[in-house]
Amino acid sequence: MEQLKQRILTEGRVKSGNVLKVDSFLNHQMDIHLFDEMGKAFKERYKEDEITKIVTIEASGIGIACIVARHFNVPVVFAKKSESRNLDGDLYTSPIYSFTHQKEYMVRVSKKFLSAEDKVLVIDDFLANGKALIGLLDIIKQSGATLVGAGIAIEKGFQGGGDALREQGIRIESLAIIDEMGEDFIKFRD
Ligand SMILES: O=P(O)(O)OC[C@H]1O[C@H](OP(=O)(O)OP(=O)(O)O)[C@H](O)[C@@H]1O
Ligand SMILES: O=c1[nH]c(=O)c2nc[nH]c2[nH]1
Repeated sequence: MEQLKQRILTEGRVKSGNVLKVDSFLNHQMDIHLFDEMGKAFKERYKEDEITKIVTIEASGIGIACIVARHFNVPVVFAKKSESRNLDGDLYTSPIYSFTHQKEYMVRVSKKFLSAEDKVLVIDDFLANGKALIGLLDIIKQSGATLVGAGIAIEKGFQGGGDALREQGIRIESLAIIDEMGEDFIKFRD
């Protein structure tokens, strides 16, 4: 998606540890007009698939998922990273190692909100090593729902998580795939 790539080039900053900082428009301050364009792009790619639910993971996936969901007119369910008195009943759980927090979370989704009747699209802001996506796929599998695929804003292709999952037959649509990046350059996959 050209508009997203331009924003990455003009506002993105490459930090140590393979971190791309895009907090001015993606995951701290959020550009809702850009998110709306992403929603259109994902809808175009998944328009034949009769999605019934969008699944994401807190925190950074939630904003994008909500605006994307407007284009599919379906609810968003997000996997929670912490225990809460507000989270009751039976849960699907899966361990996920967080890329930026550098720790493992047992993430949870209430069984009330995901079932075998659902056709699920996973939405997230980043795909790097694939840990978040693998954990969400595990939860979707536990629920018996059908996984249609994933929609990712920025995939850091050089970390390999996306391609490993594609090799397993998972459909992943990423709007910008970075194959290489350094302090003063970012190279996108064609
Ligand atoms: O493919 P991976 O290596 O799993 O990386 C991708 C994940 O990393 C980020 O979450 P993170 O937990 O780092 O931060 P957040 O709390 O801001 O969502 C991002 O939002 C994705 O969920
Ligand atoms: O802001 C972010 N930058 C990144 O490079 C990244 N990788 C996973 N999750 C990420 N979030």
